[in-house]
Amino acid sequence: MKIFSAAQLKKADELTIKIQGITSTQLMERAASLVTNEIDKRLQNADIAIKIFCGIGNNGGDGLVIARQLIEKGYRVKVFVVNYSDNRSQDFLINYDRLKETTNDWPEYIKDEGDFPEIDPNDFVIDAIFGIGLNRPLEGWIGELVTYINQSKAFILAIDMPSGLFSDRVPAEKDCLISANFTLSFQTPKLVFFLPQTMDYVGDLQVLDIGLDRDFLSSEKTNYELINKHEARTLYKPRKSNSHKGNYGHALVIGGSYGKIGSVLLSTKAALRTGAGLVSTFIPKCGYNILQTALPEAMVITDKNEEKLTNIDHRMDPSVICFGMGAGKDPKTVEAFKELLQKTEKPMLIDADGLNMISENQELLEFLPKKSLLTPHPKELQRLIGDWNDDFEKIEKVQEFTQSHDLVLVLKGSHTFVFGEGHVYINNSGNPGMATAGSGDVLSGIIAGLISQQYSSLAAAILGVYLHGISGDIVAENRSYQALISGDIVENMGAAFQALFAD
Ligand SMILES: NC(=O)C1=CN([C@@H]2O[C@H](COP(=O)(O)OP(=O)(O)OC[C@H]3O[C@@H](n4cnc5c(N)ncnc54)[C@H](O)[C@@H]3O)[C@@H](O)[C@H]2O)[C@@H](O)CC1
Ligand SMILES: [K+]
Repeated sequence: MKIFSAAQLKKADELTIKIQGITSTQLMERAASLVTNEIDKRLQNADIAIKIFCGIGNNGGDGLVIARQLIEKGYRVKVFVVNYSDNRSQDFLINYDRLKETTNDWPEYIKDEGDFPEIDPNDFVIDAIFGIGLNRPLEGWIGELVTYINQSKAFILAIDMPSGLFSDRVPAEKDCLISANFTLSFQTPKLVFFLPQTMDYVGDLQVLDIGLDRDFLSSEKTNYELINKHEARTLYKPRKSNSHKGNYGHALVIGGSYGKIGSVLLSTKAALRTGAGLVSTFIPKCGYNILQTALPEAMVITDKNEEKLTNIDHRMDPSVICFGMGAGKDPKTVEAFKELLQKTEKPMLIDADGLNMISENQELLEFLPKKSLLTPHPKELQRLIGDWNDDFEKIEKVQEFTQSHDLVLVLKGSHTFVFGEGHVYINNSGNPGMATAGSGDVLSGIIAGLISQQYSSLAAAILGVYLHGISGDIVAENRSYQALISGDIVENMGAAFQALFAD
């Protein structure tokens, strides 16, 4: 699903009105009734006090329509107009009059702290104060109102966006914003819903298709895309019945050191479970028995050194090399890595200590084969490209870095971001249980397994990250977040593939 900017959404809005021959008031009615239906579906006519805080722009207009529709359905609704200016939007005014025709319980105006209403923890609060039109921080009593609403402990549903959250920048630490339990957003999600600094304000997210012009939505260019099942499924390559293991490539996993052979084992297993035709490992001698015993499906070649990698003389022609897990950073290993980079032409996947070696020896960057993949977590990224001021600057820096070196970069996090060819793909699968030892090693193996089956680096990264997340979700459902271990993610790869095609 494409992620658009506020300006693009405004454009979509205007175009839709023109092409569909409707008024903006009708579009607002359509959008708001989708919200009303969602609320009605969940509340099931429960006798709950619903308090709707409406701004005076179109987000507030949405709030007024929702109020009218809920009242018509018999709900107990109280509307508060957050009167921060006299500049009311046209659709606000129209819907204000319509609301007054529906109920005798007219909206109350909030003009300063003295007007703040009582909010009970059992109330259902709807935040329709600001949406994508917010262009400066909430100041004075509006900021205090937002803090007051948050402190009420009532359930907060944000319309389109939590008020105070900008669509194109990160708020300052002192800024006030609604911390929603649930956000119902119109047409497309907003980028800030997925950034580590702002995602917590959104709560659970649902995007409502308000029927904006299809042609515009599909032809309008954006650098950001959210990856759900639909997008992942389009990347999947089915297997031909007339095929053999040679059709699915050969992944070579290189890494490990004394005490860290498990990481190579996890990656190797993951590459096999993802469908690589053949998987080999190159490890220090101490890992030989471990690998051969735990995973008879893999071939094992060893370094001359017992405990670390010193000379990676693999003499193979693998489809992809996955390097770095558990490798350590011994100077001899760095030297061996450099030689490996110099003699490898196909894209490589570099993870963990491989990334740290590059960070500490930046000259290695120039030897990286084109379209190679780096899979850092935020700390590893920071060591690689330096610090950033906020998430937007981070995205910009990673874009610059990946484009100047012709790389694909997988930035791991609760929403993993894949950067490649100037685009950013935001993964929407996975769960907090996956923050566990070895989860990254499994991801590397999955991506390598896909590359070996002739997926491009970028497609392998996007699909691999998605499948990894889905597998984790399947485990968490059966085992809880706490009990999830990374080996489980490997074991459930089969179910993850099946889930791609289950409705
Ligand atoms: N596709 C769309 O774009 C649709 C938009 N709709 C609603 O319209 C919203 C956007 O409406 P608006 O553009 O009127 O904007 P908002 O209602 O978000 O904000 C209202 C106005 O407040 C002013 N303002 C911004 N920051 C302020 C601050 N800190 N203090 C005081 N005033 C401030 C701005 O001039 C802004 O235009 C969306 O979020 C959505 O809820 C829906 O009605 C359906 C269709
Ligand atoms: K809002």
